[in-house]
Amino acid sequence: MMTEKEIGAALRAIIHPSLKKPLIDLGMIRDIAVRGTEVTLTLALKSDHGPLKEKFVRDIEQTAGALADVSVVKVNVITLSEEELQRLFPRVPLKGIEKVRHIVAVASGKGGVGKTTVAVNLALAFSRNGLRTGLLDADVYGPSVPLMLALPESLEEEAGMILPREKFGLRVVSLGMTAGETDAFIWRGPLVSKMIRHLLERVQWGELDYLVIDLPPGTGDPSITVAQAIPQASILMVTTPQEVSLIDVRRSVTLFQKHRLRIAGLVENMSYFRCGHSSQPIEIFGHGGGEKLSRETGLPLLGAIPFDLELGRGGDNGVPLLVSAPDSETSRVFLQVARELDKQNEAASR
Ligand SMILES: Nc1ncnc2c1ncn2[C@@H]1O[C@H](COP(=O)(O)OP(=O)(O)OP(=O)(O)O)[C@@H](O)[C@H]1O
Repeated sequence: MMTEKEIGAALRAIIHPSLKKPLIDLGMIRDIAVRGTEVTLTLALKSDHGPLKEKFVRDIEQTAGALADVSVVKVNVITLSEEELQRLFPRVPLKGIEKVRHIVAVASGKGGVGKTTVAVNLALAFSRNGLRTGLLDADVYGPSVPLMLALPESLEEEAGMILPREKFGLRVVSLGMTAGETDAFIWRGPLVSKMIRHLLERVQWGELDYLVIDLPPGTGDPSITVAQAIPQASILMVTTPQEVSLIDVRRSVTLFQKHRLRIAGLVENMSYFRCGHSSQPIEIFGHGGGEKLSRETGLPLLGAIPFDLELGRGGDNGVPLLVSAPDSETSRVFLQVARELDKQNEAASR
């Protein structure tokens, strides 16, 4: 009968492709046990459904299975703990965002719920609260920040670094300004990730208290890929009160959590409408969706933004509500959400 030590020695042949060391030396193969001709062991990976999983399992089965006296190889796949991940894959800060204190990525379960409107006005709210703020529009499907802030769709460079556009006190870069650089918007997973890292690395963001990122909508690859390119970001989920929107947000929350991304909380957009004839708000899209989701997921509901025609208009005419009417009821919600997020982030970084 083979011993655990002998099996371990044979498995040293399996090398991690990027870390260039045997999996067993990295502690990623562990708990080897031999019972008769059966070998069981644990394989600990970054994620239990990543691209390397199948390859490693196959390599282990083939290597151990080829040994004399071994007829069955059972591999139990688990994910590495937070500490192990940090030790094996330390997160290197990207050069362009070294001096950025906090990153908030705005996400949604589906398109059209007002994610970009929230990202733009939230960035302006941070700025109005006295914080130096940048805005990165990473919505690969339809970067609309240049339109919302009436900015040119091109970038300027100085000494090999991209200069953000300055508008209303914000430093802004949008994928919509990079069309010339990338020829066409064919955004597949790896390209999205590369482009976002490129923008974080090569943009001269300078010293910022906040960088707000407008993520692509939905539960698909792009939103996860973008969020993963910036692991230090906390995510703000935007929903509307209807059940159809909640279903997608639930899916997004699960997905972000699976990828170990921190979700700061939820905001409910188009929550209610004040018609001017009555002091009672009208809940056009139903009642309590955000609260229900907050109870279910344990995520805080950080604000309820009304359906506000001025807010919508600001999206079209290049002057957002936080600039045209900073003291309005809707603007005050954004200012409050920004304060809550800042409180949370400051507490987390202490
Ligand atoms: N609270 C609101 N009141 C009135 N209009 C709003 C509100 N929020 C968003 N809108 C309007 O709804 C439309 C969609 O908003 P926005 O582009 O921000 O959504 P989105 O979720 O970013 O969409 P996508 O992700 O599909 O690009 C815009 O015309 C915007 O002005």
